[in-house]
Amino acid sequence: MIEVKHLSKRIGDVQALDDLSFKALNGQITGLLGPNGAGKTTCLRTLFGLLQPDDGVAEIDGIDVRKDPIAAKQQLGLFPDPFGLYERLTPREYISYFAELSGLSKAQAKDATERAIQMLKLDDIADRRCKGFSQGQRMKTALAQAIVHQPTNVILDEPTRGLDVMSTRLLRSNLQQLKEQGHCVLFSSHVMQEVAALCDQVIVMAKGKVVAVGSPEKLCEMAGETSLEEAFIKLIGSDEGIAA
Ligand SMILES: Nc1ncnc2c1ncn2[C@@H]1O[C@H](COP(=O)(O)OP(=O)(O)OP(=O)(O)O)[C@@H](O)[C@H]1O
Repeated sequence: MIEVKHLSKRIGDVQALDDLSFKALNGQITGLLGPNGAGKTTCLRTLFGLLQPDDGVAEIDGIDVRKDPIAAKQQLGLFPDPFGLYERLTPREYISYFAELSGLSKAQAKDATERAIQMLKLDDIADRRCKGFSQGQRMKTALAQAIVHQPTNVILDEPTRGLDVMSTRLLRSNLQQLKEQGHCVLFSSHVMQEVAALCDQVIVMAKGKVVAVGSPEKLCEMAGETSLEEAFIKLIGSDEGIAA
């Protein structure tokens, strides 16, 4: 489970997070939905311990990220930009490298890597260098790296950005699989269709604050609209920075 409580973060002149609180539960896909500049990336970076909040607490399975970053990160997988893989490594080398970075021994990392390769059906490309990989192959390698240490929680910042339709579909089905296995999946997006298709719970954010929380259906009901896009615009009071 991921929980943020009263998070605030000022960056320069901007109040990027403003008393932000929400929970993302295990066995659910939670979407952080907000227009450009809403604070989604800042929130996810804070959860991963890459940014220190000015105020408030970020917890992974009840562990305060600021107080015990190593223990928190052991229960957290971060989906990296699939376009930034190390080209000279094979997926097996790449995944195993991150498994060891997460604290596993060499032998444990080897087993964990094999398990991730099986889960994401990477066998046929596991020993080829990443250079020249298709988008789908990159995406699967990146996701395998995020889950190799079997974290309860996985966070993804705009995971489908730049992916083609096939890779996007593949990623969606992988996220569904993680949910079915009981993981807590939290991802940021401003793509309405994606959020409507995937999420059990949507946290609508604007200007660093939570504006509304609920299932896509519930948000439509709250706003008195039939489409999530219309509901979202009504809830945040603007249509700036939204993708359909
Ligand atoms: N390093 C930085 N320097 C200056 N301002 C920043 C920095 N990082 C974030 N901000 C500001 O903080 C606010 C929140 O940014 P953030 O990237 O978290 O939004 P976002 O919801 O992820 O947006 P997007 O959908 O466009 O990626 C924005 O106004 C942004 O300009």
